[in-house]
Amino acid sequence: MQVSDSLIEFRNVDKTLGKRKVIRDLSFKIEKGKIFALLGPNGAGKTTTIRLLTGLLAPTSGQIVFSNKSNQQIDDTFRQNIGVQDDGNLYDNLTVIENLDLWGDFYQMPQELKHHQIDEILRFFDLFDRKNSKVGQLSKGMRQKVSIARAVFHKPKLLILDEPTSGLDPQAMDNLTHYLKKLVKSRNMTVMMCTHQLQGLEKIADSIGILKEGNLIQYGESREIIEAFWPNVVYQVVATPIDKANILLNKDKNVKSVCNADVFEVSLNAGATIANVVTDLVENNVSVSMVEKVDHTIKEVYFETIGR
Ligand SMILES: Nc1ncnc2c1ncn2[C@@H]1O[C@H](COP(=O)(O)OP(=O)(O)OP(=O)(O)O)[C@@H](O)[C@H]1O
Repeated sequence: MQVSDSLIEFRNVDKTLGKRKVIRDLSFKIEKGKIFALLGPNGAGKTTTIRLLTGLLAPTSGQIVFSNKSNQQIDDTFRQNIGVQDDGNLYDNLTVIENLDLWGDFYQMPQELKHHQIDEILRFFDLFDRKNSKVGQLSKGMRQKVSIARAVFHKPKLLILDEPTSGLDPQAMDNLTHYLKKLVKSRNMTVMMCTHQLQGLEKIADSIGILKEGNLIQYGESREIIEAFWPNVVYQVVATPIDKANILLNKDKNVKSVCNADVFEVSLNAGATIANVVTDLVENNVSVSMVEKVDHTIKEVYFETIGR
């Protein structure tokens, strides 16, 4: 992966817990202003990686450095620049604004700046009208927004999310994703997230890593990984008469086609374009009623990598 300007770099990090090596020779970079998703089955080492990053655990060997310019070891000063989303960090009996206020004091923010930034983040997340509601009375989706607001209102450079969409209904999930992307864009914030929610992840994560038993077995930009798995562009095409379409769709060595339940799956390599394929069909009196690109996903990459 081409990484031009990284914020965080893991260099050959090992971690042994008890007698088990749970992280093995882990190396990756997270680019500034991008979203990196760390995936993997239960027990793969995702939470351990987050704990190494936040300093709750120290590497057994290897280094975690901040920014490729300074190569500065992660230390307490840098940790001021990390926001960690965890809805377990919210106090249910306090209101939204009281929660944020308390955390501002933990961050030792000057009072005026704290009030200004709390106000700003409540408006950003459309939570201003609920600022006096007790957190325990909020819906799960709203609570997740408060926990992210809590993690970012002091303007950290890096936001860490552990299962941010877990337990959310599809609408709340979409809503949260929208705010997350808006936040990254407006603040050029860097995000590292661990998630089991793979649906649509390629639209959220710029890059991904897949951990299995502590080993990083897949790593790179989402788009590049998908293209490496499926280099050919694939379209679904409905064309009749089928027999004639079948002959035409298999005459060019740059086009491969299989017909399943009256739908052709047409795979094109670099020498072919869908426009030329469709023109050829139509000029030979084949009627084309549907042409749809098949988009591969990170979810498919995950199952190809980990196995089903
Ligand atoms: N304190 C500990 N002592 C020994 N082993 C531990 C300890 N904490 C975690 N582990 C082991 O480390 C491995 C990685 O755990 P980790 O919690 O990082 O996985 P994870 O990928 O976050 O899993 P999940 O998706 O279930 O949250 C697991 O095998 C776990 O049993």
